[in-house]
Amino acid sequence: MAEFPNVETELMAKSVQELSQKAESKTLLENFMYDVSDGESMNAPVPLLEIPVVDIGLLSCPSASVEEMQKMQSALSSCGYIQVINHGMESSFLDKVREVQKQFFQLPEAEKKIYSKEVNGIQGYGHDHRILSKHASLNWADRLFLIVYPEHGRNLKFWPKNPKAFREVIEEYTEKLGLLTEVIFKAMAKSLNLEEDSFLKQNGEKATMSARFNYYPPCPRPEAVLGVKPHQDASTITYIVQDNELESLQVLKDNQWFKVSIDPHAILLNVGNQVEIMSNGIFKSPLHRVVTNSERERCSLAIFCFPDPEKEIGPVDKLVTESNPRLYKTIKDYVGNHFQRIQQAKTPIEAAKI
Ligand SMILES: O=C(O)CCC(=O)C(=O)O
Ligand SMILES: [Fe+2]
Repeated sequence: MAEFPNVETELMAKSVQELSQKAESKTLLENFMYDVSDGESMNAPVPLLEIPVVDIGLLSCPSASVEEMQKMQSALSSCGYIQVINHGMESSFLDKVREVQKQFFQLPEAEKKIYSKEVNGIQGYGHDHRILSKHASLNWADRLFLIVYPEHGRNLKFWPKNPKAFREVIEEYTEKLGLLTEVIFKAMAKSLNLEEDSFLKQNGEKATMSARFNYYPPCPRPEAVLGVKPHQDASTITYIVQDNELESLQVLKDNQWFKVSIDPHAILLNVGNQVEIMSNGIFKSPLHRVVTNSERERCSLAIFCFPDPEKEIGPVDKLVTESNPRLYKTIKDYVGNHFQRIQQAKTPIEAAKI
């Protein structure tokens, strides 16, 4: 009897990393091929977008730098990305974050599978299955998904014990990001001439953070397969620690794909759907994707910030004016209803529009 009765079972049982070692299997690979009608090649060269570097130290003092504030405002209103520096973490610490992630994905498959997601669970190790459409192509990525904040939301059974430093490093990283988030939310509000707690109030006391550790194995068909298909994040904001060398993350701006520039000392930040809603569309939540590479693997760590699921979010009153009418409805638990929304509209944020 064959080990796997059909392709679907094999896809479910194996990691993308394991599948990448069976690259000759055309039927397996077909499940990852991205359907493009215009024949676009996924790994065609695209121009580089230099993401504006924002010094958070200049935003957090009472006499915040107007220039820095404007720089942040204008970047978040156009490409939706900033590179955050002076974030209170040493570069050597960010290297540790990269290192524990890499070490986890280098473990033998059997050890990683100890942390496998459970059926219908969201936390744990695994890759995408076909939840939405039988025909949708799959992302070329293995992932470890963990709720990292608040502490009582953590389920430690999914937290790797190997490498030993994993938990300590990720806990410290999360704690530092919590402090940074407060500063950033205040600065975002001030940059729009709002009371500094305008966004924080909506975020609520019970805001949460989730971590998605992405691992992209080398891919035999980079022209046809994406690491992550084009999407916007459902978060308020997302922090990314990405690979130091591979410029695989791309953003759509003015209808054209650009490579997102890398700054190894910075933390990359992008606007998610929920800050776009709170800002009544002033801050843009960018459409982004990740391309694959035939020779090299890549890791990235995305931390998604979410508001208290019990709290309603919507455009801040002061941003709704005669010349800027209200664009979005008031909504609750945007993430909980995310998948439902994907099915309702072209993109989840479309369904939140008035
Ligand atoms: O790999 C990256 O750089 C970005 C990943 C991403 O967009 C995501 O996990 O939502
Ligand atoms: Fe994303």
